[in-house]
Amino acid sequence: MRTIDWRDDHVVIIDQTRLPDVLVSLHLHTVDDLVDAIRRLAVRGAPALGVAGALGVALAALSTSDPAEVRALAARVRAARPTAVNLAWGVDRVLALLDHGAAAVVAEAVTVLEDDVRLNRALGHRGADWLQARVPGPINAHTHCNAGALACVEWGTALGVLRALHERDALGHVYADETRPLLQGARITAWELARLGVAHTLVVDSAGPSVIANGLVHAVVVGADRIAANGDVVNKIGTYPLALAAARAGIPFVVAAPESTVDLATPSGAAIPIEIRAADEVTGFGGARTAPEGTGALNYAFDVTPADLVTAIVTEARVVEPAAGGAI
Ligand SMILES: CSC[C@@H](O)[C@@H](O)C(=O)COP(=O)(O)O
Repeated sequence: MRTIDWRDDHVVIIDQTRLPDVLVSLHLHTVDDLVDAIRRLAVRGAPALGVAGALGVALAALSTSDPAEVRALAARVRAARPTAVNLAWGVDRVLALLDHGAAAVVAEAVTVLEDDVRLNRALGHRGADWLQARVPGPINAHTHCNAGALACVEWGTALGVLRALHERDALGHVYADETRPLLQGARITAWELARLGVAHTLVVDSAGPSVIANGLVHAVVVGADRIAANGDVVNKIGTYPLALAAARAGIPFVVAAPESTVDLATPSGAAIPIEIRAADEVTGFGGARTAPEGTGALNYAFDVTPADLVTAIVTEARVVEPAAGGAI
């Protein structure tokens, strides 16, 4: 089952808010449905958001023949979340076909969807090659958030690298952190690793740097929501401390992402909009309050890892080594 797909005239997604308890799909027939699913993280992860953006324009083009209305609907999809540049990339790529009619728009959106599978497999194998050339196996890795099949259409980026290693019998143990506050690591990455038959252990987010300092892993492998022109990487909050720990321990910090995550129009991480989500995601969980009533919370959803801490950025097309002076 794909994370996100196009069925006849609408979008089908796995509802990630329900994992790991139940695997259910949602059928999204309108742009409103899709925007709501993106905001609630029912569909999430940068590559999946790129596909959601593309399919959102297809939904818009099928809902009206007025190009101005399609553009207004597409703008709503584009603005549903600010940080992962893939969302805007997916919308813009498909919107460029609007003058050619709705059928051309839908065809381009489906191409974006199919490309995602192929590109992520390619980058997964490239990343596995890069790691195997530097680390004698079996390779133990730490990962953060979820950059697996559920963050893409299939396969995954960071987990795609680990999955390629697993296929080659070169993967040892994977440490995944919970990824507060919405637990993408505990709920989704652990679920994916179990289904893949990968040996794994869950740790709290703040244990990640100690896992690294204690020599339990040979590399940190994560995804990205946006990579700036100078090589700064924005990813799920809590990525930066892992990069600091990896640099201190002298192990590679590897970012696996498709080229659509690279944003040459943004000079550095400081210029990337960081989503700030609702305080109640931090002050409670699952509808139950955990902090005292009235407690405020600053809920940054992402952080910036400076380029000089990034050993390698692996895409479907290339490997760039920013910490060694490599330019994007
Ligand atoms: C291949 S997914 C890369 C990133 O999008 C992922 O690591 C991440 O930060 C996802 O954040 P989320 O808030 O769950 O959409």
